[in-house]
Amino acid sequence: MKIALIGYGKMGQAIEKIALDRGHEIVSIIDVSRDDSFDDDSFKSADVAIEFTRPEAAYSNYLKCFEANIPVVSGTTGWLDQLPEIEERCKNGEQTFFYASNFSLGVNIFFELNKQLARIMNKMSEYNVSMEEVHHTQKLDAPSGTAITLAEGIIENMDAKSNWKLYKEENSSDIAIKAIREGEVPGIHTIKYESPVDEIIIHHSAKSRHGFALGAVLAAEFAAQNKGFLSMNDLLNF
Ligand SMILES: NC(=O)C1=CN([C@@H]2O[C@H](COP(=O)(O)OP(=O)(O)OC[C@H]3O[C@@H](n4cnc5c(N)ncnc54)[C@H](OP(=O)(O)O)[C@@H]3O)[C@@H](O)[C@H]2O)C=CC1
Ligand SMILES: O=C(O)C1=N[C@H](C(=O)O)C[C@H](O)C1
Repeated sequence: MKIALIGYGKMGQAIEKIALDRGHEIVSIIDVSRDDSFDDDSFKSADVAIEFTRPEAAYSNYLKCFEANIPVVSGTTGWLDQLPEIEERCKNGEQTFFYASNFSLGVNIFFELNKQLARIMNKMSEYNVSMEEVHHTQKLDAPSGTAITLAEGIIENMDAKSNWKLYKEENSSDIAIKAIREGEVPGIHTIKYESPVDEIIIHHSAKSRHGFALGAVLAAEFAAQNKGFLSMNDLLNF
């Protein structure tokens, strides 16, 4: 499969290694620090583009892929205000777009566990739910895309919760998400239910970026064969 990489930072480089190991070809690398462009024939020859850049760059990159009719796998977080427009462009399989706030298999299992726990806790009014995410200091967005997906999973399943917010103070009816930036942490997400007598905690910690990058390449293989707006639920059949 011919892959175009858009963004050649920490994730772009991790994805390149795994894609090559799986027998794919990288035909174009578009990044601030490189000369390849969306106008090149090499970019237009790609079967799929994988985009990991920064929140404010992502949407216009997706449109450039759509102009060339190239399916996009998107890992960039922090741009979701524009998601409805992308979904619209994918109606009737006109364009193909695969988005995940987190491509790792472990986190996607954790997403399901989170929803199941929220369903159980729905009737347990003595417990208050809160969340913490920890990432490396270069991360631009807060809270993480993964934390937002986790909060949405709780909101879907708990009648008492309808919003999330970045943690500032205790005693809010919203789900408070504390975002911590330290060192080189690849990504840690923790959900805590606390009552006056105990705590229930579920926790996912990534040991490296390998799981995110492998999931993105698997998603690219899937997006090259399927049409429309795609997600990890389509890939994993959860
Ligand atoms: N969904 C998932 O599983 C995961 C998502 N992410 C998300 O992916 C994104 C990228 O993460 P990461 O690789 O760690 O970030 P990095 O900063 O390491 O890499 C991003 C790269 O994109 C480049 N870039 C910036 N603007 C553009 C543009 N307009 N076109 C092309 N390239 C551009 C940057 O250049 P420069 O440095 O010069 O700006 C940089 O080289 C983040 O939003 C992060 O949250 C990360 C891990 C997993
Ligand atoms: O920026 C990162 O590094 C990560 N971003 C994603 C997010 O915002 O959830 C996924 C992962 O946690 C790493």
